Amino acid sequence: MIELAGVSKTYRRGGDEAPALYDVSLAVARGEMLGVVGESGSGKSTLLRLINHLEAPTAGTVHVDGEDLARLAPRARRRRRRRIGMVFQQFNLLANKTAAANVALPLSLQRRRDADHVRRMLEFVGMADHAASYPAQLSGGQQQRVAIARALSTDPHLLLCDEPTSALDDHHASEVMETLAAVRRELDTTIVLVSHELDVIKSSCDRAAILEEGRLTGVADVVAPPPAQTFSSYAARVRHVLEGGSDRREPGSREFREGEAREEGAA
Ligand SMILES: Nc1ncnc2c1ncn2[C@@H]1O[C@H](COP(=O)(O)OP(=O)(O)OP(=O)(O)O)[C@@H](O)[C@H]1O
Repeated sequence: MIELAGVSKTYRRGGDEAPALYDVSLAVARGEMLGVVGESGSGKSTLLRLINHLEAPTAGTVHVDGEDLARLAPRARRRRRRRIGMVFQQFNLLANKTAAANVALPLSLQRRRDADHVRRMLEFVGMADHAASYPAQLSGGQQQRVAIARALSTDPHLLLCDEPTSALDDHHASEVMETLAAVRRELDTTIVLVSHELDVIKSSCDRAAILEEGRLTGVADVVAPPPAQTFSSYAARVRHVLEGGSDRREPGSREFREGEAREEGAA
């Protein structure tokens, strides 16, 4: 699906050079959800921009579905790029357009109108009831789900997500991750997800590429967390935690939501 071979990227501005990636080789399978983790400045966003060819590699090749976008004519490259959806940290919705109009925007850029499809996409992300709302009337998590519907409107086979949960609190972040997991599961979309938050990667990704100062220093398999323990009483849970057990519940899991609901109910 995606194959990077010996990819390096150096940004050049005037006489200055800023190296961002060195000799990265990585393959992503169709239908996979790959996380990309790394500290600020490690090259994560650059890697995403190389995959949809918003940036050209300085060395090496990037193939998507067997095609090297660098070798395509600009028009063909733009056409291929439309089949790659993008989701950003700050949602990037147009403030003066409703949720439905935002979702319809990529279609209208292709001179297409398909109100049914727009409605289906909003339904898919659980935002059909908010079709007529403006971004300022929605929570951050709701805005991000509209942004996911917008990215899906052109039926992309690949979704690139750049820190999609970083502007959200834990609750909304887990909703967005559940939405992305459903996209992968039900629409069979390959997803590359950049995040510096390991919990986010762990909640849904199959593997994670680790970037450090522009170098790929490892690829980790994500191991599904063990099922959360349930306790017959509050005292049993306290004893478990104080006697060395873990009280972690993974965001996005059923146990996490049930735990939140229990705690809200108890408050
Ligand atoms: N357009 C650009 N021009 C010049 N240098 C750039 C440009 N974009 C990124 N860089 C530099 O390339 C390096 C990698 O940046 P990149 O944005 O890919 O990292 P990142 O891991 O996504 O960081 P962050 O988590 O802070 O977004 C950094 O040193 C950055 O300053």
